[in-house]
Amino acid sequence: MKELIIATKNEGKMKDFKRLFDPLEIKVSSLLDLAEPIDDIEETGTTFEENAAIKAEAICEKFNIPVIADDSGIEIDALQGAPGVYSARYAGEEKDDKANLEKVLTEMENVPQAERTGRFVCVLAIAQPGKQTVFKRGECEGTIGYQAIGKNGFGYDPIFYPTGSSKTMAEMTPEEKNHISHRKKALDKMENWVKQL
Ligand SMILES: O=P(O)(O)OP(=O)(O)OP(=O)(O)OC[C@H]1O[C@@H](n2cnc3c(O)ncnc32)[C@H](O)[C@@H]1O
Ligand SMILES: [Mg+2]
Repeated sequence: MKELIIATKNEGKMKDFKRLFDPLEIKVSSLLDLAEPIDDIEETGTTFEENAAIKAEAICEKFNIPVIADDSGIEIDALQGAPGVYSARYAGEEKDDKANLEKVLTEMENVPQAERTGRFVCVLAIAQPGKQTVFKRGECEGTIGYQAIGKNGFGYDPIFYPTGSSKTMAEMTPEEKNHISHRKKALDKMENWVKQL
């Protein structure tokens, strides 16, 4: 079976990726699956593309093999696009999913339903030795709830209603989320690249 490293330490993302790559018959490993510990990579970019490239290129250079990285987050219109690229650390450096979504709920307390629009964004960067890094972007539009509901998924899933859904992403099964998610849409655009691996 073909193998690919995903330059991430996020276990929620990896659960998504393992299921998404399964039908493509590709085994994916995260930085946490590698025998040697990998130092945290500083995400100094101001766009999803920049941060995805930083992560993918750092690991590609280290191992000299093709690497995918995912930089993702939630953009909320009423917050002028925040948390955006700062989604993982919105409530502080310790990357606490619950604290992050509670901060959003507090900031959105008085925002009426019609103005609670936003989207999940996922940018995948594909770094290959000696080649230009390639980017694929997927977005999933939706609205922000007034409270956290559901136990599945990770991150901001409990407060995000994809357009047309009466369930939050955290109430969906992994199959339901993977059918419509930003990550799935970005990965679909990568299919041709994956085939030539
Ligand atoms: O950089 P890596 O190691 O991949 O892991 P990370 O958690 O730091 O990942 P990002 O820098 O890309 O930050 C993305 C954050 O956006 C949120 N996020 C991304 N995709 C999501 C999804 O499918 N569902 C819920 N929240 C998501 C979640 O809070 C993530 O921590
Ligand atoms: Mg990160």
